[in-house]
Amino acid sequence: MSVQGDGGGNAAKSGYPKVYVKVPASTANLGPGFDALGMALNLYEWIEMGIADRTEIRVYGEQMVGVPTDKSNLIYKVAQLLFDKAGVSHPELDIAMYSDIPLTRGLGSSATAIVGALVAANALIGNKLSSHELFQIASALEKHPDNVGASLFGGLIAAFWDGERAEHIRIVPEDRLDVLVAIPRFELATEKARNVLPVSVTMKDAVFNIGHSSLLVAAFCTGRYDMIRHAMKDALHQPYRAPLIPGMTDILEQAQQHGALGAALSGAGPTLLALVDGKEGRGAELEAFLQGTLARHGIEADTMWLKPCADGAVVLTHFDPNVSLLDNVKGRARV
Ligand SMILES: Nc1ncnc2c1ncn2[C@@H]1O[C@H](COP(=O)(O)OP(=O)(O)OP(=O)(O)O)[C@@H](O)[C@H]1O
Ligand SMILES: N[C@@H](CCO)C(=O)O
Repeated sequence: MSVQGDGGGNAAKSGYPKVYVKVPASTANLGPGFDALGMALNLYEWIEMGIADRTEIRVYGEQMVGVPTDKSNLIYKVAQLLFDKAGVSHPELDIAMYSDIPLTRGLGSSATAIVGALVAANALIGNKLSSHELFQIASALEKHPDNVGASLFGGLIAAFWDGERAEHIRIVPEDRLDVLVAIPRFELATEKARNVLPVSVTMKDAVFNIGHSSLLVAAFCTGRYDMIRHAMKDALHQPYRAPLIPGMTDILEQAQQHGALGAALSGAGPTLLALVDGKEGRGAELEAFLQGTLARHGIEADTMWLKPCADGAVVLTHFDPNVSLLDNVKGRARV
């Protein structure tokens, strides 16, 4: 039932179509937008899915090491959930996945997998569910709508999930916005980072975040990127998570002095994210500051320059079903 590597194994039933989906990573909790503001990033996971006689799950790429290749795999389980909701039965699936998104680092890998599985399974059965219905299912699974909304719809998402219903509005950031991420070389599971949060917060902190979050959304809507420096502050999760990420407090306090519009913990961490106006041209200084600060605290990290991704999960029609997903992604598809 499992293969890891370059194999092109395929147990899909002949005559049944395969679908291919490309899903962007995301950063959640953008600044003050805890559980509410997410942004899609141009770092991706690709998923291949087909109906089969027996289940086979293939994972490709170094980011997928350790991901289960049996029916406990998240993508398999989410696909089955979608089939149940749609009233159809396809218990055996042929699935392959390749991802450039590091797991458990705060770049939304679990949301990407959930959204990718929903979009692929839905496409396999003729898109019986609407994207709004997929958003409801994804939000209920992830328990917050910001990562899943960004991966599903793309752009910057302002959203809520009240336990029963999720709603969102998508904003597309301007081209000049660059995103620098520093990805520490250690994992931090969302569950662990959530367990350090308080059960209740003060009215003062709640008001602080409402004001800053409102200003941040307004800044994006109006192109007032100068306001990001005032808006990117949080009192609801970052202070509590700081002890889990040595160097984080210095980065959040000083990134603006090194050319960032603002900085934040990405998702539940440990990745740190800085928003940059590409026109300002101080990227090298900021990158050195992030790396140097983490190194001073004994943290090895990889930096990456990303862009907001305007598109959410998309079904690809140009992949060749006769070659492996890896070859399709790497552009090595044979004719
Ligand atoms: N393609 C995938 N297939 C199966 N499971 C996956 C896949 N991608 C992620 N996962 C699961 O999701 C877990 C990571 O989820 P977690 O919420 O802890 O971190 P994250 O989503 O990367 O970060 P954050 O939610 O803070 O942005 C992995 O350990 C793995 O179990
Ligand atoms: N909003 C979530 C993002 C991680 O999935 C959290 O911070 O716990």
